[in-house]
Amino acid sequence: MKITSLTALQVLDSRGNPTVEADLTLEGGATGRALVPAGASTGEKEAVELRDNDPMRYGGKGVLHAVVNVEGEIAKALLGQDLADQADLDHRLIALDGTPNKSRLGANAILAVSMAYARALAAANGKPLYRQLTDQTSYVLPVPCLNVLNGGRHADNNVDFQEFMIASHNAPSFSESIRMSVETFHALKALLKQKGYYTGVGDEGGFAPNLKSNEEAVELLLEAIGHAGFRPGHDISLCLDPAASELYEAGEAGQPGRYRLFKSTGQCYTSEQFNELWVSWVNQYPIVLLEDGMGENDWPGWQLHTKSLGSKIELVGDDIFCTNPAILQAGIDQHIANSVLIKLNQIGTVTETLDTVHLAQRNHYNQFVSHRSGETEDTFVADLTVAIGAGHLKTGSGSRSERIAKFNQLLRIERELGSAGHFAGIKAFKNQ
Ligand SMILES: C=C(OP(=O)(O)O)C(=O)O
Ligand SMILES: [Mg+2]
Repeated sequence: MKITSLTALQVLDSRGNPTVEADLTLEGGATGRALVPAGASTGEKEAVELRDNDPMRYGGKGVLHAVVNVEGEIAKALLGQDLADQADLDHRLIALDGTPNKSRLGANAILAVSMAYARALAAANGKPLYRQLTDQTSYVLPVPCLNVLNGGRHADNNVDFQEFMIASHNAPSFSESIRMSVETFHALKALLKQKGYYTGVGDEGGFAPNLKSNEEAVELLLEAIGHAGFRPGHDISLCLDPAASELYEAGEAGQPGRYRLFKSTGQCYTSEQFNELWVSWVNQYPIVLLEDGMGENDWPGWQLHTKSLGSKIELVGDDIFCTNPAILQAGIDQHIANSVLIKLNQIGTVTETLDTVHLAQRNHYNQFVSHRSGETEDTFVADLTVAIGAGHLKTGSGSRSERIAKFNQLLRIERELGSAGHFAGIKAFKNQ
């Protein structure tokens, strides 16, 4: 379908940094708008976000060049062209950019157009976005994984690991799962207050107190689950994203690298020791999913990690795969992880994101859909999760509207689907 107008605007994300919004109109008048999120603990092989690097404006983080690219070169190449479908549009964008990582036009410019086109097609076809992405008779509603305690690069506290999530899987529906989750979030706030801990929140809306240890973060979550009236492991389990790439220091001159708990004790671990830490946590606590337990440049460590835990819980590759089908294929070949994190802006088009999803599905890898730490009010990931039947997504906590927006969209989808929507429950998690 032909695009008749394409505009872009520099808007702000949840950290107050500029990001790209695109507005697109199709012949016939259907419109689509999309906003692109941004990461902080990014994988090295992510598609490149174009930033202006003008220190006098937004500390160098402006996206006016990306905006100009949408309204200039991209619009010129696309306006009035006969576009067969989403894949046709995305392949034209990839070819126009001409680089392997979208560094010329910017993945932020390209993705904004790609997502806006998907929305406009949905509007033109009179379909909800999830149905535009995949037309099915029934859909799976995901278990929401709420990042209720933040550390690492997402918070100015002394917790080394980035994300401590709760997954309310023993629920009859998505809406009941969300209720259980936010009740636990509120119980956690009361518990932190009672212990005299700080209740301010980090980038993803989870609490960000200084704690006595990283283990205490897990113990607080388990206690809060109990206080809210639920059984840890039975009703609500834990998911972790320690974002280990941020803790990994490469070894010099062929020496093995090591992991350092740089925010708390400074303690260092070899790859084997770090894997052992996760094995002991999984034995001790009701953890059903562990993302980026090892660093993106530690493939032997990841192999060991997968051997140790890959038949017990879900091991998700985020930084190591970057939602990139070629890298995921290499990971599958080398028996790394059993699940892939799905972040649209790591790869930069809707079509390539779906390519990664299909590759994972063909190889029995789970897909865990994710927000970014710098988010917007755009709810694309909610529809994407339902469209691909991923069964679980991570976004938000119990605060911050840019995250809650995704849950609210899923509540609308749940109502709209009625009996054609089924809550995923514990089976959403690999090996459960
Ligand atoms: C959501 C994450 O953080 P960021 O967006 O900062 O990469 C993550 O690491 O999974
Ligand atoms: Mg991650």
